[in-house]
Amino acid sequence: MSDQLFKQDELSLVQNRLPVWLEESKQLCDKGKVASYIPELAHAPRQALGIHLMDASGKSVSGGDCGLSFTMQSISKIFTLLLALMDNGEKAVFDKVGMEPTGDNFNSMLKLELVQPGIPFNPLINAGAIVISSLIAGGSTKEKADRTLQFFRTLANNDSLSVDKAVYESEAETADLNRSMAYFLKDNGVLEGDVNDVLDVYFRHCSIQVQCKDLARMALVLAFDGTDPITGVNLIPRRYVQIAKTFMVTCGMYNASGEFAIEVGLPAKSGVAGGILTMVPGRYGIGVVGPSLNAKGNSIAGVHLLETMSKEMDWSLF
Ligand SMILES: NC(=O)CC[C@H](N)C(=O)O
Repeated sequence: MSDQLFKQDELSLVQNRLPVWLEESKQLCDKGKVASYIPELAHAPRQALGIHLMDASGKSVSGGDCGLSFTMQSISKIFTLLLALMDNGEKAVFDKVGMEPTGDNFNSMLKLELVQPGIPFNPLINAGAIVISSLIAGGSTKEKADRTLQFFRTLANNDSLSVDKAVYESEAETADLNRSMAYFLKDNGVLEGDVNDVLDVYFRHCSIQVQCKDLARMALVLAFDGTDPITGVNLIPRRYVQIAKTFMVTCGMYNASGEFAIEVGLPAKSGVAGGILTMVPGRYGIGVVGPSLNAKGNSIAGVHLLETMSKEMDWSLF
């Protein structure tokens, strides 16, 4: 059997099994909670669960509430990291953020004062991602935010991606903890520039609205080492994608990354709006949404769905 035929068969198998997997995983929605610390996120449908999976030829399988629009939140941190690496190179970026998991919550600032140097542990916790936002090139806040949005549009191959204004405003109004972290980092000499301008870039990229198919296409580029396999265009240097995927394995699911690596075994990044971006390297890009979250802030049904799929399809990298 040719490799091509094998992959096609696998997608058909996923398509056939998907309704059962979705039904089983959806049972968990009741056990979780929709994020409400950003008030606008509290309106998301708690029972929703959707997925879109795309292969290198653009062939897709999708199901459930895959048509739901939601904001990327922390998933965006992967792509701002990539943009900052492309703008500044590795050395300048890793002078200001570390490479290690924290074991703490995504919005914790505990270790900022406890360890020296006082740089954030990694670019996927809020403190690290805010520093990354300060490293995005551009002559003004608007230019930095526009460049970020344009980069996301190119990766998703979707020019209509935009910032959800209601979520952006809601986050900006209630971000006392993120603001306090940013001021602390500024005082430490880690964050340069105007704190409010940097936070504006950060709130905007967290509030970029997507659907599962957009996450799947963005993930596909990472699954193929920075080249969009559908257009053949190289969008990100391979080395930077390697860095991003490693962070996804070690810190992408916050302080549940170890368990996710054992149970699912794929690089992934989640967000508090309930999205999960993941991939089967060299094969598929995957976007999932399920706004009901577990205690660690990951989509409760989304994680269960990915566990089931990865185990049944034998996708773990390990
Ligand atoms: N975990 C998340 O998705 C957090 C992102 C959110 N915008 C915040 O700063 O709190």
